[in-house]
Amino acid sequence: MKKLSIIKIGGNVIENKQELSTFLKLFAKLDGLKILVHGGGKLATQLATKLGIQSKMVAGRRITDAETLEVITMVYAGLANKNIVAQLQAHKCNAIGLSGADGNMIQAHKRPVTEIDYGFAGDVDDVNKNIISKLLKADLTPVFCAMTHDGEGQLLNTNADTIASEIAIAMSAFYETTLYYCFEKKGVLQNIKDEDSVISQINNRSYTKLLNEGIIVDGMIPKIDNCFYAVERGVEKVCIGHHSMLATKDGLFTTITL
Ligand SMILES: Nc1ncnc2c1ncn2[C@@H]1O[C@H](COP(=O)(O)OP(=O)(O)O)[C@@H](O)[C@H]1O
Ligand SMILES: CC(=O)N[C@@H](CCC(=O)OP(=O)(O)O)C(=O)O
Repeated sequence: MKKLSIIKIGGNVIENKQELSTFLKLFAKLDGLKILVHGGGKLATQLATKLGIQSKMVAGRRITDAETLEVITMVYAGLANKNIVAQLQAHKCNAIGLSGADGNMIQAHKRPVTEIDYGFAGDVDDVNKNIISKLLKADLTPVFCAMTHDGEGQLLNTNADTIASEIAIAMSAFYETTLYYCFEKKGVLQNIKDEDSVISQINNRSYTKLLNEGIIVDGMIPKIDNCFYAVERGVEKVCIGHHSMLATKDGLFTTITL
C-alpha cells in the first residue's frame, strides 16, 4: 500500500500570517501523497465580531445559525481556503481547494437537536474516497476546509479535526495513512505552562488518567477523541504536535495509540 499523510492545521496557525507561510512552505516540500485540512475558527470569530454577530461555542463546537453559516462560508471556503491554495501554488504544490460539497466529497447531516441546538453543524456520514483518490492520482493535493453538505442544498459547518479523522479513516481503505494534528504547541503537554513537557505517547488508559487529573482540557479533549476514533478505525499512525514535527521526524510530539 502507498503511504498518504493527512495533515490538519489549526486556527492559531492560520491566523498568524508568518506561521502559516512557514507551514505552507514546509507542507509543499513534503514528499509523497498528502491532503491538507484546515480550520479557521479564530478568523471566523474575528469577522463575525466585525459584522456585529456574536459567536457562541459549546463543548468546542460553534453554534451555527443562518447568519453565522454565511460568515463561516466566506471565511472557511473563501478567504482561508483560497489563500492557502494560492500560497501552495506559489511553492509549486498543485493544490485544489475543496469543501465537502465539491465533487460530493463529504456528505453529512445536520446534527440533531438535543439539549443544545447547534444549528447548521454537520455530522459526517460518508467521505467519497474514490474521487479523492482520483485527485491524488492526478497529482493534485486536496485542501479541505471545515464545511460539508447534506445533499439537499444545505451547507453545514463541521469541525476541522473531525473532517481530518473522517478523511483519514476513509482513505485507509486504499493507503497506509498517517494523520497529523498540527497546532501551536510541541504536543500534548503534561504542564500547559511548560512548552517542553511533551507527553510522547498517550493510550486509552493514560488518557483517562490525564483527563481525571485535569491535564487535558478544552479543545484538546475533542481533538484526542478524534485521534482515538481514527486509530480504532484503521488509521496507521496519529500524531499531535507543532508543524515542525513534519520535517524533523525524531523531534518532540505526541503519538496516540490504543
Ligand atoms: N495538556 C494540553 N496540552 C496542550 N494543549 C492543551 C492541553 N490541554 C488543553 N490544551 C489546549 O488545546 C488547544 C488545542 O485545541 P484547539 O484550540 O481546538 O486547537 P486547534 O485550533 O488547533 O484545533 C491548545 O491551544 C491548548 O490551549
Ligand atoms: C462545528 C464547528 O465548531 N466547526 C468549527 C470549524 C472550524 C474549525 O474546526 O477550526 P479550528 O480547527 O481552527 O478550531 C468552527 O466553526 O469553529
